[in-house]
Amino acid sequence: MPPAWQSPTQSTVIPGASPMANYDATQPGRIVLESNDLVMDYSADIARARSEHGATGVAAVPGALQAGAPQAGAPYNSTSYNSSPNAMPAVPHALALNHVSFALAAGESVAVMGPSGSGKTTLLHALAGIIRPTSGTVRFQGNDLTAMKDAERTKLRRGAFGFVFQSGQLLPELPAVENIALPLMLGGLSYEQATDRAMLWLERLGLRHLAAQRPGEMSGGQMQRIAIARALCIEPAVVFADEPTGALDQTTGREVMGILMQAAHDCGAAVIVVTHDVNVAGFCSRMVTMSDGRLSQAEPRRANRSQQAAAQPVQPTQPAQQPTSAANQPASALPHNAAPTVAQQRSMPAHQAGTFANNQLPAERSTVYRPSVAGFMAMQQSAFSPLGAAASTPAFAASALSSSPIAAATGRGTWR
Ligand SMILES: Nc1ncnc2c1ncn2[C@@H]1O[C@H](COP(=O)(O)OP(=O)(O)OP(=O)(O)O)[C@@H](O)[C@H]1O
Repeated sequence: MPPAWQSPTQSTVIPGASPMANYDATQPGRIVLESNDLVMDYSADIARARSEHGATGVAAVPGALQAGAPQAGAPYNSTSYNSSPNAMPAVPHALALNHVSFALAAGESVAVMGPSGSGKTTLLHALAGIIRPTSGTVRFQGNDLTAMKDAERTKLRRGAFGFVFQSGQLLPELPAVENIALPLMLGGLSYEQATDRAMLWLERLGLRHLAAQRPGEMSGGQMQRIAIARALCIEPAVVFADEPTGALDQTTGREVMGILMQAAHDCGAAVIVVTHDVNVAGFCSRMVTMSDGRLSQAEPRRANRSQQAAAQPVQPTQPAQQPTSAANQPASALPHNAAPTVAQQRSMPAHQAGTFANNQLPAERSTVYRPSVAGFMAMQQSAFSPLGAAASTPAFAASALSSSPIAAATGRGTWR
């Protein structure tokens, strides 16, 4: 039987789980994600790493960071270190998360605001299972993320969570269609299935014209739109967005937020947005504030901007290209290096977009184009990687792209 989170559209009954865990995740108002008494003490994390490697320093907190070992009964205290002969004296220090409890309802949108360093990103990462908190629990559809093994959490993230960060989340070597397809391939779809679905999402968001573009050939707003398509194409239960408009101007930021909220609304996904921008927070139905690792809840907003956004169809960012006589030719009639028109792209199999993307590159760029395994691995191994460590191996990289028409059709872009 698949884990409960793999079938979010069905009623979930978990034997032996608390009554709260047994619910239909799609029913509005039902809690889909909740944290209870979360503590994140990075000093304890560092101390644990030191003690595991035999170094001296601050002694680790017993039980901290162990899977399934929240501090039952005894509240976590940042000064409650065990002393050892080699340990530095324990000193009080700030907790990045200081006993934070939070609940997110299915389909709800919440903005997390607060000053720099107050713990917003730490909260987002703990809720998404990217980091394991020092103590406390995070439950997604009744399943305790803090008790899961890393591989289980990675699988859950890939199947149930979408991520939009401020920047840097797209792989620079891949055209947009393949960037969007990547999480789908990690989820088990073939290259053709994944790119076909990616193209549908590009179409849906009015971004078809970007299919063959690589991140370096896009504006910041276009990259964020592709990142949104990538986050939503798995139809996640929750979208985590960390400063999604932080690198954009106000107008573009508003457009990007409109697209994000509408796409999430259409999927029935709940959204958590970390932001400093009150305009961005205004798109959410609820706002909470972090301050020194503590969370304060605010009243629900009167106007639900996600519903407003959903009521207005997203406009394509560029007008559709006028058909021309060349546009009506089949793709096979194109000269070798000719770029396909939008109309031609629409009539060709989706996965050919990658092939044509490469053919569009000037010859001198094509010959120097080599995806960097090192760069790919660094990105995927990052703590911010939603895709997890499995995506970091050269074996994965090779298998993910071995059937790529970029490599097959041109012999270029292969991994080395
Ligand atoms: N990996 C880490 N190791 C040690 N301390 C960390 C780590 N990540 C964050 N911190 C600390 O935890 C606290 C909260 O950081 P966090 O990034 O969650 O804040 P934030 O509210 O998101 O800040 P900003 O708005 O500037 O992004 C800060 O004091 C920060 O220095």
